[in-house]
Formats: sequence, C-alpha cells, structure tokens
Amino acid sequence: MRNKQREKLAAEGVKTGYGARVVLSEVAFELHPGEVMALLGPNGAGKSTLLKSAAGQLALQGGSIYLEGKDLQAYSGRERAACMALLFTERREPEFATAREVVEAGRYPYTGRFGTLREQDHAAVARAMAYVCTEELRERPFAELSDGQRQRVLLARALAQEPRLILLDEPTAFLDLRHKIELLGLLRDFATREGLAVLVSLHEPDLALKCADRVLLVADGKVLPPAAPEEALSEENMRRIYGLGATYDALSGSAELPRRTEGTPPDTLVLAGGGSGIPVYRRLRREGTSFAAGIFSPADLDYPVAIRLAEKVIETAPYEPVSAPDLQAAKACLSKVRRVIWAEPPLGSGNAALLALRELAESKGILEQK
Ligand SMILES: Nc1ncnc2c1ncn2[C@@H]1O[C@H](COP(=O)(O)OP(=O)(O)OP(=O)(O)O)[C@@H](O)[C@H]1O
Repeated sequence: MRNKQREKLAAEGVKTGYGARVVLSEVAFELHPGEVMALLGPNGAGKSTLLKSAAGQLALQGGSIYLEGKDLQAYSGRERAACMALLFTERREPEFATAREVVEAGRYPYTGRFGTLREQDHAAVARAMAYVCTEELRERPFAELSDGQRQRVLLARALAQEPRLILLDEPTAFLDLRHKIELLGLLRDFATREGLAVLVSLHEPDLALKCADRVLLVADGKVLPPAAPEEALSEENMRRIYGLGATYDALSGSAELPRRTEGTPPDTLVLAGGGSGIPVYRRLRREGTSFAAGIFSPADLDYPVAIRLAEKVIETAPYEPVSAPDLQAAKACLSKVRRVIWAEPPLGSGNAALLALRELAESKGILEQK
C-alpha cells in the first residue's frame, strides 16, 4: 500500500510530450524524503520533458503527478515554490541583477507582495551562497558570470528557497570536476541530513553511482522502474539503452575509447599489475597499437581497462601464484610480439613469474621500460 503522505513526488501513469507528440508514457515512480533519484538516459530520451512535467511547466497528456500527496494541479505557484525548487538550465534571469539578487529571488514564496526581505530571508540567502561557495560572486552582475558560476548561483537560489524537494536538469553540465562533485555532495548531504528529496538528471553514470539511492532510466518512450544504481547502470543496460558496446565498466561507471584493433595480432606485450599498466594501455590505444597484457587476475586493478583495450589478456586465478600453464601462455605470446613493455608492476609471491618474463624479454633484446 502506498504511503502518499511520505511521498514528496509521485507519478502515476504519466503521459507527456509536446502538442500531439508523445515523448513518454506509462511513467510511474515515487520519490521519498531524503532520497536522491538520478534520471539517466540517452540524448533526446525525455529527461528534461519528464522534469518539466514534474515541475508543472509542461501540461500532462495523461496521468497525474502528486506533490506531497496532492495533485500538482491543485497548487498555486507560490505554494508549489514553497515546497519545490527547480534548477533548469534554460531559465532566463533579469539582465541587470547581481548574483545576490538572483539568490534573493529564491525567497519569493516567503516574502510579502512587495518582496521585502526580512532578517531570516537575508540569513537564508547568505547561508545558501556560503553552501555553494558563491560569496565572492555576491555583487557581480549575473549576466557577466561564466556558465559554471551561474549554475552555482542558481543552485544557491534553489537552496535559499528552503525546499523539501528539488528538481535539477543536468546541473553538472557546465561545472568543472571539483564543482560537479561538490554540487552532488551537497545535494547528497542535504538529502541525508535534512530529508530533502532530489530528482536530478545526469549524463555521468559514475556520478549517479556515487550519489543516487535509485536511478530512473529513460529510454524508448518509457521509464524503467526505479532501481539501485548498480542494477540500473549495469553493463547490459548500458549496452541496450545507450548502445555502448563493451567499452563500459559498470563498477567505475566509466567507458574507455572503443577498441579499433580487433583481429590485429598483438604487436606489444605489456607486463603489468596493480594498475601499473593502465596508463600504458591508454597510450597504446591513443597510438592505435594492438597489444596483449598480463599476467594478472580479474581481481586486479589493471583488468577492467585491459579487457577493454587489449587484444589479449593473459589471465591467472585471483590471489594465487601464476600457474605453469598461464606462464606458458605468456611465454607463447611473448615469442610472437615485437616488443615487451615492463610497466613496473608491484611484485609479490603471486606475480613473481613476471620477473621470468622480463628476463626472457631482456635476453631477446625486446624489453622496453614504460
Ligand atoms: N519544445 C519542444 N517541442 C517539441 N519537441 C520537443 C521540445 N523539447 C524537446 N522536444 C523533443 O522531445 C524529445 C525529448 O527531449 P528532452 O529534451 O526531454 O530529452 P533529454 O533526455 O532531456 O535529452 P538531452 O540528454 O539531450 O538533454 C526529443 O525528441 C526532443 O526533440
């Protein structure tokens, strides 16, 4: 049985789009207090359309959206703003406003008809600007800020609204890495500590894995049932929904460049382990060189990158000394390549066999340092 009082936002049988054109149908989800839900899907899948519908900016073609258990249609604009803040990219801002004035506008659900700010409003504005590190931008004209600075000011405005629910459309799009992780860290902490409910569209699976409780995948005119990030962003889903091929690693949520050397016999063997080979694999990929890598197990840090970029990976069992057949396979590979790169792997009893391979390469005069 659904507990509508506990839901910040719920969609039931939502159908939405533009004019007669249906973009999404049968959309159903519930978002709870303290929950971060990430919306992911390929370009043009309908993430912004769904967010605009959930914000009441786009009329539904069918179904209903509920805000704190009450139909969104039953809210006045001010009532809605007291509960829900939006961070959408295309919003226009007054041309001559300073950053502070833009943030102050976030207080409008609480101020009177003339928009006069009281002490608590000023305090909320100052707090919000401090959260997002925008204090140094206070008196700068909003129109003169960079895209990333604007995004942070708009987030400060949304926080100044002291919402219980926040909808964000690609908030990380213009941000540098530090500000991306800070923004998501901040939203995550607001959710965990203050019960803020967050619905955020993202293009970065790795960020969704780190900050979201659940992921809503949008594809083919539908929304998949919300699922844990690891489940939603599985290799199979990323292949099916994004057509990503085998380049995506579900654990890190990142993808390597597609391999272009399929079927070309390895020219180089990289002796590596413990992650030491990763920069070498990427360099060889940039050069377009076909290579083999080993000897390490699927539990090794090198493995997820090697299997995506190398033509051949010489594997061994996890946490065991390299077996004689695996060493033999590596020697066979070594006998066919033009050169061997020693990637300076950390050595222990588990991979001491690499030393024998290095000696062999040296004796053949084909050894190179990384
Ligand atoms: N104002 C509009 N009028 C008509 N069609 C639109 C409008 N806005 C978007 N669309 C169409 O609706 C579909 C979904 O667009 P939407 O912007 O929701 O996708 P998205 O998942 O947010 O994409 P992206 O990742 O590229 O931002 C697209 O085919 C798009 O062309």
